[in-house]
Amino acid sequence: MKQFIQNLPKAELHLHIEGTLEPDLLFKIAKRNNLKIPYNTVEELAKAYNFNCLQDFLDIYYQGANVLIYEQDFYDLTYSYLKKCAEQNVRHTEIMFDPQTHTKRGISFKTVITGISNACADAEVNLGVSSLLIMSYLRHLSEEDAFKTLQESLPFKDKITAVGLDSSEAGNPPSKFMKVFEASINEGYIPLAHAGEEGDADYVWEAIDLLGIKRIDHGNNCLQDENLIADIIDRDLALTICPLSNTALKVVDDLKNHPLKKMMDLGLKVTINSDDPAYFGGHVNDNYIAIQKALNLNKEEIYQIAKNSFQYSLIDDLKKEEYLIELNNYYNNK
Ligand SMILES: Nc1ncnc2[nH]cnc12
Ligand SMILES: [Zn+2]
Repeated sequence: MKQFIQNLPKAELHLHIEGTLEPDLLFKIAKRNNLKIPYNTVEELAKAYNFNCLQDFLDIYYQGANVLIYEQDFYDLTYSYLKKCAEQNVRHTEIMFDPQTHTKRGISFKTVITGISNACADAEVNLGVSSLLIMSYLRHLSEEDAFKTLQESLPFKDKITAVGLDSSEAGNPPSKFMKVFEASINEGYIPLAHAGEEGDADYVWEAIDLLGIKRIDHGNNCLQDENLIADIIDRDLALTICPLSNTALKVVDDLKNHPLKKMMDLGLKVTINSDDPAYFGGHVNDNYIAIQKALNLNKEEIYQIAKNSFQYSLIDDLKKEEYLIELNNYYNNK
């Protein structure tokens, strides 16, 4: 099964680039930028990755991102993640980035997007991994701040496919960002959002009804509401599930109790993703392997999840078709 998952062609649809900053790269970048960090060793830092909830994690995640200053830092971060994709047979990835985490510190939007997008372009040529970018608004900040970010993104519109909504969910409902999502859609960005990770089913309703999202990041708490489940199925919205993130942040107490299989049985379209692999103990294949083991998923179910990852990606239809053919050839000749 491990080998089957390793070689399975797949896409990753829920990944924060700042969440791929491994302790060793963090130390390396901090050193070359002459920055002091409050940990002495890679091991000491890794030990701090012990969370009780989303906010615990976010505090450390934003602190880690502070070492990223120059275009080269964003390039190295992104390229090292894309190398990991190639190793794991992730054929396509949809990368979220949080511009406000950096512009708030005086780093220009241009520095961030240029470093990330150059790495993506090089990886497509050198590693054969395709990618696209999702600009995520930080929901703990104001809508006005998100509007400023939208404005800053416009000169780089050709490099950005979608907008997302992340950071502290509780107390920051999708309704807070209705206007900026409307404006983002008018600029041609596809709307996506984290919803139902810590927030309840109402937040998922709002993300669908008020923001018009085309895919749900996490969405676990949709299970609280039967009508919502029916609506998600009716609209054919996929959920980007992140198993190891869910246990690390105590959204789920044990992988054995993870609702992924129940979701599939209900007819929801799910995908498996790593969210913030440097912080949650594994990349996409580690997530597939852990949840397969915990829920005893069979090859057909794993294949279906990988199929969803291409089907519900934002790539153009021709490329989607090519990836699906590659996946089907693999599955039929396994
Ligand atoms: N799992 C997550 N939820 C909300 N915001 C995030 N930012 C990075 N990872 C996140
Ligand atoms: Zn996330």
